[in-house]
Amino acid sequence: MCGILGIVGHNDVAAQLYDGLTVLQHRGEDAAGIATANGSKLRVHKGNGLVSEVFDAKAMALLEGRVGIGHCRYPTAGSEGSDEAQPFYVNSPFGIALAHNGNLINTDALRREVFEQDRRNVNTESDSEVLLNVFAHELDTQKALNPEATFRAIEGVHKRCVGGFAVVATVLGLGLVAFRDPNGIRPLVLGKRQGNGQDEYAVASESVALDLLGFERLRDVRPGEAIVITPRGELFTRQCAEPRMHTPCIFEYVYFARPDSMMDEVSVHKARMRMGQKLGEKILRLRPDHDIDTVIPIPDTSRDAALEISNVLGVKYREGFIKNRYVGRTFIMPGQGERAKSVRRKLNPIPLEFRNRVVLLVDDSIVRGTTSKQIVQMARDAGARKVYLASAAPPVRYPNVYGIDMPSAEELVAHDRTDDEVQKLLGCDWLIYQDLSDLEEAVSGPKHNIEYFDSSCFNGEYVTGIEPGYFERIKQLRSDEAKKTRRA
Ligand SMILES: O=P(O)(O)OC[C@H]1O[C@H](OP(=O)(O)OP(=O)(O)O)[C@H](O)[C@@H]1O
Ligand SMILES: NC(=O)CC[C@H](N)C(=O)O
Ligand SMILES: [Mg+2]
Repeated sequence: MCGILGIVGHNDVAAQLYDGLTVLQHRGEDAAGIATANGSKLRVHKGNGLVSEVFDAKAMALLEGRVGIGHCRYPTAGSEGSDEAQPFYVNSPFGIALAHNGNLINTDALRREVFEQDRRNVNTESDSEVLLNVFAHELDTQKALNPEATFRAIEGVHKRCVGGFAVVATVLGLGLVAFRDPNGIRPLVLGKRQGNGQDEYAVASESVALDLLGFERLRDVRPGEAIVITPRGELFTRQCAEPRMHTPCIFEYVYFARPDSMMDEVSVHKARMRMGQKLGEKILRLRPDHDIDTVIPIPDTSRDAALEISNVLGVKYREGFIKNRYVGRTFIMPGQGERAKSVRRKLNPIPLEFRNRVVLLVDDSIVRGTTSKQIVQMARDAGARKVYLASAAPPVRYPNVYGIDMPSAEELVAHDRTDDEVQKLLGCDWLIYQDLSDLEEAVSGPKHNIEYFDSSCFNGEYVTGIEPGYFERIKQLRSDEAKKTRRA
């Protein structure tokens, strides 16, 4: 679930892109990059690591220009190598750099098409490089370089690319370009501010980046909409794909996004609180005479939900696990070995919050079960009398193909298992999951801001349709086993 950011300012934007990427860091910790456009020069600096590791003063000084884009990566296609860090660059037509959050599901066919029909070379296994080459080809077929021609090119991209995608690009001689997939699966938000008497704009995966940089959040980019912003601060927008059902990814609200972001007019923080309320009510319905002494969150993401569960149950909320802030998010790490080791390094119990108590541990989601299995054991070792586990999301049973790296159903602890079987596997005394209808209501909120969701990892329904054999193929390419073999 990468983070993307694009800015058009009245002076150099690299430092602001850097700052913005630091608050999108939770969306991808594997690689980072920035591209800036300055007159006839497009400069790109990228590499593996956190934003703070990839850039030094020398690299920043070279990133001149008032138009720029940034990216932090969590791979869902290709490898974790530095050659697949983003933004990607092509020199023709004009010089384009592009950064992408999401995942294309027709990459193989597109790759062939790009080579055979468009006569373009894609040098990596990245779907994003394929997407860039499709855009470049479509722009090349236009007679002029202006917003109108760019929108026609993006119409062409929508006709060819299938999947989840939010994109920022900079085209030399044009400015900043941004667009979102026709179902609005991946998020993208637009902001504006004044700088030196000029309108300045930014587009970002999450509104928290706009807040930090002093941009006012104008609105979300609409599904299928495209935006062009010239270096002078002129904004052009156009619907470039047939309207389809708007189905934002529900997992953004469960886990990916920061709680201080607004996405598609929904506060992530409030959505998580409502998840907690609903789950608390379900616990009371199923066990009105429960014996829970304490509610304990599994930090970080489950805190909002856990606090509300404790309020609904009328039971104490306690921080029982201390998180080592120098260890990254485990779920977005590329390999299972690394993920498993990191949980213990990351979380350590405070024994007095467990000794002789019946504890309800709360997590936002249980995906591979890596975290919860170890946490349950840690709670027992710390002296808990009974360990219950609540998940603010329903069982994750199906692969995600739109930008979350869950390619193989067999790796999901709840795939093909009953709740009882999962409970046994995780070793807890009671396991309780949120119902999907409750989760969807919790995110949609009292104003019903979102009607439909991409909830595919919970219900196996894929809004774009999936070609036969696709799941088998991504499993072969991207399962933990396949990644291990590739690295060896
Ligand atoms: O069942 P699993 O495969 O372990 O995946 C789910 C866990 O991973 C995530 O935590 P993560 O450590 O990535 O980030 P967080 O600190 O934001 O909670 C998520 O919040 C769950 O705790
Ligand atoms: N998580 C993402 O958005 C990934 C973007 C792209 N598919 C990549 O692997 O680089
Ligand atoms: Mg977590």
